[in-house]
Amino acid sequence: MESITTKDLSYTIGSKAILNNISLNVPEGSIYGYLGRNGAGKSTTIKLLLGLLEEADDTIFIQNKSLKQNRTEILASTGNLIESPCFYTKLTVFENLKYLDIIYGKGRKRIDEVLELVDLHKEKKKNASALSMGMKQRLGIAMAIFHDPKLLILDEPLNGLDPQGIFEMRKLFQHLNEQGKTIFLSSHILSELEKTATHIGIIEGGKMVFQGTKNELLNKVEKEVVLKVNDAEKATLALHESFSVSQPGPGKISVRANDDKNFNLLLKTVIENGIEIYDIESQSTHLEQIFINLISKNHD
Ligand SMILES: Nc1ncnc2c1ncn2[C@@H]1O[C@H](COP(=O)(O)OP(=O)(O)OP(=O)(O)O)[C@@H](O)[C@H]1O
Repeated sequence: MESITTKDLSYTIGSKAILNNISLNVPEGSIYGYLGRNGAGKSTTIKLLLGLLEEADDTIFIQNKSLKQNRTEILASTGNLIESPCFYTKLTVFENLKYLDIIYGKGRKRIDEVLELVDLHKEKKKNASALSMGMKQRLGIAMAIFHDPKLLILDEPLNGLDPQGIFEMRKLFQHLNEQGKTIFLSSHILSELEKTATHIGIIEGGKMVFQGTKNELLNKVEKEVVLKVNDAEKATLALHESFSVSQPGPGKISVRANDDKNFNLLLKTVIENGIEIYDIESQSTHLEQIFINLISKNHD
C-alpha cells in the first residue's frame, strides 16, 4: 500500500506555477527522501500534504484516503516537523511531553517510552531552551510522534545540525522506521538522504525529475575505467561496439561502464582479445553529480 500518493498535484500562486503535476508515490514503510534545491517546491508540497495550503483539486491521498475529504482523520495519524521544532522553551523536556499528554491522554508510560525512543531520558529535567541543537530537534520529533502516528512528514529535519546531530537523527529515523513508521523527509543535500532513504524523489522548478528506490538512483552511477594496456588501438577496436571508448594517453583507454555486469564484460572482452592489462583505475560518478545532471536536464 502507498502511504502518500499525489496525482498530478499542481499549485499556483497568482499566475506563478509553483508545483507542476507532482505524482508522489510513497510506499508504506519507506523512508522517502524528497530532494530539491532551495526554491524547488519542497516546502510547498509538504504544506499541501499537511493541509496547511489548500489544493485546488482532489489529488492528495494518504493511506488511500483523500486528504480533502478526510482531513481531520488523516492529520490525527500524521506527525510533522516543519523546519524548526515546536515546543515551549521555558518548560523542561518532560513538561513539554506532559503538556501533550494532557491533550492526548496517553499516560505517563507513553512519555517515558517517547523519551527513551528519542534518547532524551537523561535530559528530561532540562529546560528545552538549554538543549543542544540536535537535542532540540529530537525533542521536536518526540512531540511529533507522541500520539503514535503512522506517518511522519519532516521538512528539512537535518538543517543546521552538526555531523554528530545528523548521525543521531539518522539513527532515530531508522529506529522509528523499524517500528513501522513511514517517514517522508525533505532536504536540499543528497548526501543527507543517501544513507537514510530507501526511496528518493527529486524535484526541480516544481517538477519531479526522478522518483524511485535509492538503488534505482544508484544504478545511474557510471564508472569511468581507465586501463593501461599493451595495445590501445586493438583494445579500442574490440570495445567500441559495446562501450564508449576514448584514449586519454599513450597505451591507455578510458571506458564508461554503468554497472558491475558491464564492468565484467569490459574486462572479459579485453582479455578474450589477447590484450594485456597492466593497470586499472576506476572512478565512480558521485551521486551529487547525478543529482546535478538530473536537474540540468530539466533546464535543457
Ligand atoms: N507565498 C508565496 N508567494 C510567492 N511565491 C512563493 C510563496 N511561497 C513560495 N513561493 C515560491 O515558490 C517556490 C517554491 O518554494 P518552496 O518554499 O516550496 O521551495 P523549497 O524547495 O522548500 O525551498 P527552500 O528549501 O528554500 O524552502 C519558490 O520559488 C518560492 O519563491
